[in-house]
Amino acid sequence: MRVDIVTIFPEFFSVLDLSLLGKARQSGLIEVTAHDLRDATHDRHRTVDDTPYGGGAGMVMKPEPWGEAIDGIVGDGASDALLVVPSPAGEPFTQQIARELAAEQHLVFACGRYEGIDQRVVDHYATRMRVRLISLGDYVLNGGEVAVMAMIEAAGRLVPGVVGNPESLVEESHEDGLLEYPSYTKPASWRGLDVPPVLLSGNHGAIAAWRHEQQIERTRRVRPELLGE
Ligand SMILES: COc1cc(COC(=O)c2cn[nH]c2)cc(-c2cccnc2)c1
Repeated sequence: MRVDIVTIFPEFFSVLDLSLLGKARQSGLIEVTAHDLRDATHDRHRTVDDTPYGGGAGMVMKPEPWGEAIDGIVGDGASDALLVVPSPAGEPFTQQIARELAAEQHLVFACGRYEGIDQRVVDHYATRMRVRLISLGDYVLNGGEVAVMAMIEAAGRLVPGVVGNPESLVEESHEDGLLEYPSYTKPASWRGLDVPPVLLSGNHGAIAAWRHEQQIERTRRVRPELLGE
């Protein structure tokens, strides 16, 4: 998988050299490149924003630098890459979308700042490639970088070979549409709190049943809508 990120803060993504994704990058499973949007400007101040037509507070990101930066990544014609724009106006990011992103060969992330990116950037690239506006949650960030980091981690860990033990990807929250069951490890008793006895019983059927019941109970309590309730 190839991942290109366009941002005015490319150094933000140097942290991706660490952690799980660091190994995936070294092994060539995932190739991540951050591009500085200001490299696609040509004025002395390297200007990427301007005042909004129609008035209003804040600034809007100019289309020209985005056009030059994205063309520099996908060329000037049609592309099979997927352009992802983190935005408060996007579809909610879910584990299902993480799985969809993990199946892509080439992802291009556009990190918006200020009040957003001139709409014509999305409109133009929608004629040449698939474009998805994706929201990390119902709140406003100063820029898309934090959202892109989360999306790259959520999708990257699903790319085959990135996580050592694929089994660990199966029993986790949202993988089966439910929240995950509570987990315990040694010691069996800690500050007067004991591990649920069923987990020490060795009865794998009873353990599986208890874990599923815990998933249902926790999902009903915290996220009833996931049960269609
Ligand atoms: C591309 O257009 C954007 C992108 C972002 C950064 O992303 C998020 O905030 C986000 C992504 N998931 N959830 C929130 C922010 C704005 C923005 C800022 C101020 C007022 N209105 C809009 C616009």
